[in-house]
Amino acid sequence: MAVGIAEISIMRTSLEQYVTSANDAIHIKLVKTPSDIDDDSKNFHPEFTHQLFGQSENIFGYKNLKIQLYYSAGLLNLYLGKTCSEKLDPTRLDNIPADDIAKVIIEKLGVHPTDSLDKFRSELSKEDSFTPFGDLLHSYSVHKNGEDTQFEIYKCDTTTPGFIKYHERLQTFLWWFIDAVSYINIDDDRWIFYVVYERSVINGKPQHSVVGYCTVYKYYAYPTKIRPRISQMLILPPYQRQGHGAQLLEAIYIDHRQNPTVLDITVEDPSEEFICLRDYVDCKVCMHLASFSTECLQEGFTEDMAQEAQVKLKINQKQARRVYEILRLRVTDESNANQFKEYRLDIKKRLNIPYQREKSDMEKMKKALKPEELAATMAGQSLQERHNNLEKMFQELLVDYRKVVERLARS
Ligand SMILES: CC(=O)SCCNC(=O)CCNC(=O)[C@H](O)C(C)(C)COP(=O)(O)OP(=O)(O)OC[C@H]1O[C@@H](n2cnc3c(N)ncnc32)[C@H](O)[C@@H]1OP(=O)(O)O
Repeated sequence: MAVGIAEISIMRTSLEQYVTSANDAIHIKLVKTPSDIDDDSKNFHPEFTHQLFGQSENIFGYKNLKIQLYYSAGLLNLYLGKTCSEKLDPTRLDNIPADDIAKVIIEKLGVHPTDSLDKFRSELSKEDSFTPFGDLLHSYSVHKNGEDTQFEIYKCDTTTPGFIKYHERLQTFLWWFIDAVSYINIDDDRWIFYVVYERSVINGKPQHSVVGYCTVYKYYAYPTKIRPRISQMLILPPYQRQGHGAQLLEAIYIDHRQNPTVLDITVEDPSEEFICLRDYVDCKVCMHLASFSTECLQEGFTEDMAQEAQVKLKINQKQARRVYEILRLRVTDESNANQFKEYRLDIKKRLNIPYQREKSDMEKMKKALKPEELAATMAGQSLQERHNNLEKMFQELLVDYRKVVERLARS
């Protein structure tokens, strides 16, 4: 018997109750002590789940679903639990079953969590036995809620005893916070790892908890140098926006500056937040270089700037140009019409380079194409449109650059 439109609509409405946003349903937590287990204020949610639960980032088949993914904060032992008020009976829907959440998470993350909260709780007693892997590179303190908390950054590589096994658990955080991520090939000995820990004293004993980490790949640069590339950086949500990203990036730069074989440092596919962080960290050091003095900045970008930033700070040429633009904005009086016009023209000249190239390509095409082919190629490229595009790009850059200038003023 055919199903009517009204029945389909009722079916859909009733099925919608079994659809949950995976980002909302998953509660992640770093557990330092048994009391953290019941403290909901310590929970945080993923930003991305599409690589596990599809583009819609939905989980099907449960009502009032809550998934607990608890990591012990140092050893990174894992508990995976689930509660719901109702699970869909598959016979109601052509035998389509509810999603097998544990299977999806375990397979994708490549982990072996316990589903016993008692076991997870009892193993917390071993947390004080955890000591960070590798060499201590840098320590610093952060003042928050009236207290100073200590943090430490350790460096390791694939030969650091025990680290590869630990990294298997550490990397599982990436799925939730970096878009389109994949695991790195750990068999390759050109990887370096920098891990940030919080160092606290619990019941009179020091304990280390993971804050975040970064992977760097030592690419070869012809003929005798290396060009390290920052691959993935993650600061876990409870620690974001407290300056740890800047501390970690600065520590990575300082570590490489001492190495004469390093040409400069690059970044793989940076997110918007990372671009902003890198701009701040790079501007903070470049503003003390002679070639980036206020007088030099007002004269325009020079080869000296690119050279000094690369040789002394391992900042690559493209980034040195960006740093120049930010630092020049910092010393530009925006209320002075002439000064600001000069600044705007300088940036637009750089933004216009691809258009200039296009223009010379167009000249060549004029000779090679028939009039109707040329008209089709040139469609949508009027001078006014180009000016509008340049102005839009300039305004967007200004927004990003001003954020960096403001952070520099605060620091
Ligand atoms: C190459 C790649 O890996 S790209 C992918 C980068 N990783 C991700 O996107 C994953 C998710 N995000 C993260 O891991 C982090 O947010 C990172 C790595 C991008 C940044 O790390 P954070 O520790 O948050 O950086 P940090 O705290 O130094 O600065 C971030 C912001 O916090 C602000 N901030 C820093 N300290 C404080 C403070 N004490 N109070 C208030 N705000 C602060 C900064 O001004 C900055 O603000 P802005 O973005 O408006 O300029």
